[in-house]
Amino acid sequence: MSIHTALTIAGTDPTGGAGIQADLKTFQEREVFGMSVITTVLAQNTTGVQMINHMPLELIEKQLDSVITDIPPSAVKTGMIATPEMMEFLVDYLKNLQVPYICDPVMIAKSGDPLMDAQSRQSLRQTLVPLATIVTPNIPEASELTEMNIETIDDMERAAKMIVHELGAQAAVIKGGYRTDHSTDVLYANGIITRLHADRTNTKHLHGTGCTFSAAITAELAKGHSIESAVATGKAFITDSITHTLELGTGNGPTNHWGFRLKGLPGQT
Ligand SMILES: Nc1ncnc2c1ncn2[C@@H]1O[C@H](COP(=O)(O)OP(=O)(O)O)[C@@H](O)[C@H]1O
Ligand SMILES: Cc1ncc(COP(=O)(O)OP(=O)(O)O)c(N)n1
Repeated sequence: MSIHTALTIAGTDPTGGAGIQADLKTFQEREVFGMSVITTVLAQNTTGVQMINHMPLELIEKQLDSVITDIPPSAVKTGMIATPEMMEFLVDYLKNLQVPYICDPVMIAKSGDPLMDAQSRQSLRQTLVPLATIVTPNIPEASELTEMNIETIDDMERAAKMIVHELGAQAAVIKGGYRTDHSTDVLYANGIITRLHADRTNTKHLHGTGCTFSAAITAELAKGHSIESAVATGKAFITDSITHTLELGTGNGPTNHWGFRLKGLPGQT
C-alpha cells in the first residue's frame, strides 16, 4: 500500500475549526497522513481572535527540518504565514521540496480580525504566490492580490487569470463564500476556466471553511490527482462539511470535517 503524506505550515486554532487543526482533521478524513509546522500560535475561538504570538524563524526552520528529513511530504500547503520574514524564508524551502504546493493566502478571519498587516499582504504576492501549484483566495483576498474590485463571476474569472498570468501561480481558485447569492467558486488551470457550483447553505457556522477546502485539495494532490480533480473533490468535501453543520460554539461555529461520511445516513441532515 502506498502511503500519501501532506504537510501544513500554518497557525493554530484551539477550537479545532480552522488553521493547523482543521488541516490535520481534513488530511485524516481524506486518508492522507497529516503533518504540521506551526508558524503562529493564536488564542481564538468562534467569536474571534484574542491573542497572536508568532514563532521565531529558527523554531519554524527546526520544525521543518525535523519533519522533512524524516517523513517527506507528497504535498505541502501554507495557511497563515503572517510576516514577510517567514515568507522569504519559506520561498527557498519550498523551491527545494519540489512537490505540489497549495497557497491559501490567509489575510483576515471571518470574525473580521486581521491575520496579517498591509506590508505582509504585498509580500505574499511576490514571495509565495508565484511558487504555488494552486492559490486559493476568497474574494477579499483575491481583490488584495490583484488590486481588482471583484463583484461578479466574470470578475472572479478575470482575477483567477491574473493570478496565473501576472503573479505566476500555476492555477488559482477564487472562492465564492463571501457572496450571498450563490457558492460558486472559479478555477483557472491549464488555460481553462471551470465554475464549481454548490447550493448555498443558510448557516452562520462557516469558521474555517477556507482552511478545510484548501486542505482537502492538498490531500488529493498528495495522492497524485490532477489540479482539476483535486479541486472538484475539495469542493464536494467542503460542501458536505458545511451542509452537515454541528452548531458548536457561541459564535460562528466550525464546519463538520466528517460531514461527507454522513451522506445518506438516516437521521442526519
Ligand atoms: N454558505 C455556504 N454554503 C455553501 N458553500 C459555502 C458557503 N460559504 C462558503 N462556502 C464554500 O466554502 C469554501 C470556502 O470559501 P470561503 O468561505 O469564501 O473561504 P474563506 O474561509 O477563506 O473565507 C468555498 O468552496 C465556498 O464556496
Ligand atoms: C490560524 C488560522 N488560520 C486561518 C484562519 C482563517 O481561516 P478560514 O478558513 O479562512 O476561515 P475563517 O476563520 O476566516 O472563517 C484562522 N481563523 N486561523
